Amino acid sequence: MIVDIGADALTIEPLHQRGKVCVNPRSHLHLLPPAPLGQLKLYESTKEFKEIILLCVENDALLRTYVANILIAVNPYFDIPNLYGPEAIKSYKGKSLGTLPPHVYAIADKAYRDMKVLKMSQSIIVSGESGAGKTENTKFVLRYLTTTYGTGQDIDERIVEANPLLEAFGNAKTVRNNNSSRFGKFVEIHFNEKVQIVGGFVSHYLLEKSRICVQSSDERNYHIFYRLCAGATEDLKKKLRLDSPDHFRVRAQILHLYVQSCGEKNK
Ligand SMILES: Nc1ncnc2c1ncn2[C@@H]1O[C@H](COP(=O)(O)OP(=O)(O)OP(=O)(O)O)[C@@H](O)[C@H]1O
Repeated sequence: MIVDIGADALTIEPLHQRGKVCVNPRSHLHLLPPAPLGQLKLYESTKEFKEIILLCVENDALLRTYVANILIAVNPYFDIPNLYGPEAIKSYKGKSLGTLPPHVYAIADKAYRDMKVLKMSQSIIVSGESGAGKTENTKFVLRYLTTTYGTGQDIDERIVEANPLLEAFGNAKTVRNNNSSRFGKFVEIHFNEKVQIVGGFVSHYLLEKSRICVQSSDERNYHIFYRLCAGATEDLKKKLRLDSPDHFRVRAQILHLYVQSCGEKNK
């Protein structure tokens, strides 16, 4: 699948071709090297990829755009300086959609303002293929809401800091994403009558349990497993019978072969 954004300014290949960027010659990015009309120019190296993305950011080109109230955001795959920092958070506070360049903070702020004005719960749906940036954008929304509309008490930090814990148990390396969420998340943020954050609740769905014993090649078990192998106390390691992760990978593969051979016998 190809993600095509904005006014055809930039086309980014899917994750398995990470690092390749096509720039549409009909786009408004005049600073880019020209290509014959109708042909996409393909940039292969990571360096060129970064340069193009930064160029787009500097020239306010469409890495993010709106379709009505929907934000379409392309994952740049590297940190863009100041894009999500404290200054950006401050600048989007109370601003209507479209006042400032498209941003996930603008969506978060709109949801907050609609909730306040309409006195109704609001939902933000984050959708995309694996590696599109759903998890990161969800965290940006949480960070924005807690920073801008929190009470300044430790509940704000607790909401944000629950994520590393959830990710440890529910995220793993896959061929498409080094930090792939292997479960669905429904995050609720609760506000009081002064429209300040007073709590949160996370429901989880459909954790990929099979990954605990079998992983495809080039994929890994849940992060927590490696963290425990690397950092648990000797006592805990003994209790959980933990060893080097490599040792367990062999066992997982043996189990995988065993399951496969059982399947073949049953044919
Ligand atoms: N806005 C961003 N800026 C910089 N890097 C980003 C951004 N969004 C995502 N990334 C990078 O891309 C990686 C994949 O993003 P993320 O985990 O959010 O994808 P996802 O859509 O949640 O994937 P999955 O469905 O597999 O869980 C992140 O680990 C991060 O390195």
